[in-house]
Amino acid sequence: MTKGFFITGTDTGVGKTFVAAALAAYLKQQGQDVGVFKPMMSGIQREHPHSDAFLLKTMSGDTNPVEQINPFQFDEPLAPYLAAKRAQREVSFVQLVEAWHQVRDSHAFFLVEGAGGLAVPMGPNYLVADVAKLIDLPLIVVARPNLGTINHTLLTLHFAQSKGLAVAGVLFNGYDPEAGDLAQDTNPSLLAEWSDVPVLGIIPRTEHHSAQALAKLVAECIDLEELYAHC
Ligand SMILES: Nc1ncnc2c1ncn2[C@@H]1O[C@H](COP(=O)(O)OP(=O)(O)OP(=O)(O)O)[C@@H](O)[C@H]1O
Ligand SMILES: C[C@H](N)[C@H](N)CCCCCC(=O)O
Ligand SMILES: [Mg+2]
Repeated sequence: MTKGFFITGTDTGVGKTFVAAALAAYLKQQGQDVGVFKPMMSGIQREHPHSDAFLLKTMSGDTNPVEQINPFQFDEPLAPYLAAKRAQREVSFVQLVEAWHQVRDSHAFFLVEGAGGLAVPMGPNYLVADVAKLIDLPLIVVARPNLGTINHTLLTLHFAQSKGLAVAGVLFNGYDPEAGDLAQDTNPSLLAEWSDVPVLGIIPRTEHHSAQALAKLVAECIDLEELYAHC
């Protein structure tokens, strides 16, 4: 039985890779065997040092080939389904299932990253949420910390519930005390009033992205007891 988390977000660019890489770095530092899987990636080459696949592989130490970690890669920075279509390609749900089955027994614990938010088209008839349902790991929802995130987060949680997806919690990522945004400080308690999904933590903006710094961030900012209660 594979354990782990499916890292999704309220949007593209909210920090899913940042959070997944940080969790991977922390778990590796704790001596855990952690696998990573990024089914589809668009807008960057696998080998680029800033690509999701490259960062997840590096921070986790996952020895699987990067082509198995990220089986489907597309060049244009678009929803994966559209990027594939414009490249005269299409990934059927069956192909995606096969790619997951190829790696899922290689580690006892997996961190899986979607693409953008839950309702992003990944194939001709399936969304990120449908892939999350297939992989069947509880979601970590990465959200922006600032004004506007309550709507995005409640919509994401509602959609996850409508798809029957288990949610471990929400992580507010990118807190910036210099932003002068009052909502950053009120959002966690406001979300707690309107959702029973736990707030797992608030991660500050940081310029320190080394494995050691990311692992420290996880230990300091994430309620790991709450998180592990869901896996
Ligand atoms: N807490 C943070 N502090 C500093 N930089 C951050 C933080 N979180 C994310 N970033 C940076 O913000 C950018 C977007 O983050 P990231 O790539 O993790 O988003 P994403 O949700 O994975 O996006 P995509 O949908 O493209 O996969 C990256 O350059 C990342 O390094
Ligand atoms: C290109 C980007 N980095 C992601 N991989 C794909 C994000 C798709 C977002 C689609 C949308 O919500 O409009
Ligand atoms: Mg990413």
